[in-house]
Amino acid sequence: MRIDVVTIFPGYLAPLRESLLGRAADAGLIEVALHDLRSWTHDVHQTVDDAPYGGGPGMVMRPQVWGEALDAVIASDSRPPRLVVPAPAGRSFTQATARAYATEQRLVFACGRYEGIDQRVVDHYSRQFPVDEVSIGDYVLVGGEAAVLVIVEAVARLLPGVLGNPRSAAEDSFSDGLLEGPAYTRPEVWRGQAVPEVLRSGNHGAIARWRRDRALERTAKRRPDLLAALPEDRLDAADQAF
Ligand SMILES: N#Cc1ccccc1Cn1ccc2ccc(-c3cc(N)[nH]n3)cc21
Repeated sequence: MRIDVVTIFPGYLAPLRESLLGRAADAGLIEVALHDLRSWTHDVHQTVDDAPYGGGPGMVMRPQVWGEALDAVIASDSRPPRLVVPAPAGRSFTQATARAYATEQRLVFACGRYEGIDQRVVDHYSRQFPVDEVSIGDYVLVGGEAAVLVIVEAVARLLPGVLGNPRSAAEDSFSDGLLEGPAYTRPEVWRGQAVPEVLRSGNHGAIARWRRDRALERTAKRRPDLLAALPEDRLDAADQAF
């Protein structure tokens, strides 16, 4: 997978070269290219923003510089892109979105700042490529860079060969529609708290049932919306208690 990120703060995306993603890049599983939006300005001040039409607070990012940047970046690789624009007003980025993005040959991220990017940029590219405006949560960030770090990590970990243990991605939270339950490791007792006995029983059926119950319990308590959204056939008779 090829990932391009256009931003006025390329340094903010340096973590993409670290750890899991760094190893994935070294292994050729992911190719990451960072592009400084200001490279496509033509004035001495490298201006990327202007006052909003209709008035209001803050500044809006100018369409001209984004158009030149995205034309150049998209043309720099033959793989057809999905353009992803983080925005507080975007559709929610979920595990399902991550799974869908993991099947893409190429993702191009446009990181806005200020009050966002002139809407005509999204409208223009939506006529040529799939374009998603995505939110990573119901809170407002200062720009799109942090959202890109979140999205790229959630997507990259689903790519074959990136995670040491592929079962992790298959079994983690949200994969079966539920939050995952509590996890434990040694020591058996820590500050007077013992590991639940069933987990040390070796009875795999009982362990699976216990884990399912804890996941259902946690989901019912913390995210009843997820439980309500589960298709009927995903809950068996033993699950009906939740
Ligand atoms: N746009 C906008 C905007 C609108 C109002 C106030 C502040 C901003 C700042 N901003 C500029 C770019 C940008 C990108 C993504 C987010 C973002 C995503 C999530 N999930 N929260 N915030 C915010 C972003």
